[in-house]
Amino acid sequence: MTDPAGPVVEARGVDLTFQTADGPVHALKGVDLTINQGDFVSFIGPSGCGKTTLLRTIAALETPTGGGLTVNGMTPDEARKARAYGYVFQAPGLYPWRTIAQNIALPLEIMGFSKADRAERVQRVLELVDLGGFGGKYPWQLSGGMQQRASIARALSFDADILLMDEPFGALDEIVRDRLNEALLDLWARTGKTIGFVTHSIPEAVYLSTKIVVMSPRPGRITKVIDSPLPRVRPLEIRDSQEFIAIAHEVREGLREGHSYD
Ligand SMILES: Nc1ncnc2c1ncn2[C@@H]1O[C@H](COP(=O)(O)OP(=O)(O)OP(=O)(O)O)[C@@H](O)[C@H]1O
Repeated sequence: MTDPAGPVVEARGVDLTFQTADGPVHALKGVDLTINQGDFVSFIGPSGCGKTTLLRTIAALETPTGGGLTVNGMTPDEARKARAYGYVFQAPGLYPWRTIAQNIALPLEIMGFSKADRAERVQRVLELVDLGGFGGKYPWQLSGGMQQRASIARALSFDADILLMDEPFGALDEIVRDRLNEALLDLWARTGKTIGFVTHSIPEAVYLSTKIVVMSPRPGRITKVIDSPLPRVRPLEIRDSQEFIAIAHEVREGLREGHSYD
């Protein structure tokens, strides 16, 4: 078990260079980062600054070419084998010929959970994302927001401590996104997961996070880490508060300092 407030992810001087036909691409340079148990960490920055690469590196889907990275005190690959991560992609990626329940059960089947255990887990995570009555539906019978909730349920089904989410709500309209942001905070409060979340949206990053990691491209690096003073329980209206606006301003300044949106 991890120490309740101890570090879950520790990155020290992480470098990652992709070798491509057009030469090397320095996707991450000198990344230092600590993510503690129960943190909600957002990664924000312009296209190509390495947000996805950093998330994939934590999840052992990419291997750093330099520096050190541990997850729960293990290598990312060991942590993956210990089922430390659930990963949510931008697209829900549900198989259309499987029901929602069967989609959620798929990783559990691959991991060898018994049929009874799978059924219990599927029902529990469906309720956690407020889709209790929808297990028998097919993905195409659900709205985009519901499909994305189903993909979050799939990532939660095997009780990973860490939920890594790569722009999960990027393709949804703002009203649905607001609702899912609220639901995600609620889920985070109820489960105590540690969450890493990639976004392009300043308000989304500020609303959700305890820690906002601002990144800059060429080479991809962290330019600023902002620890949010906002309380953990956040109604949507908090976005109109002076405190919220001040943090959003700080993020925007961080992006500007990295020459991101100029
Ligand atoms: N498998 C790969 N092979 C070669 N280059 C890659 C690979 N994956 C990413 N890159 C390059 O690494 C850099 C960082 O990419 P990454 O996708 O991490 O950025 P990002 O900040 O997530 O961008 P976006 O916001 O557009 O998703 C980019 O220049 C990208 O082209």
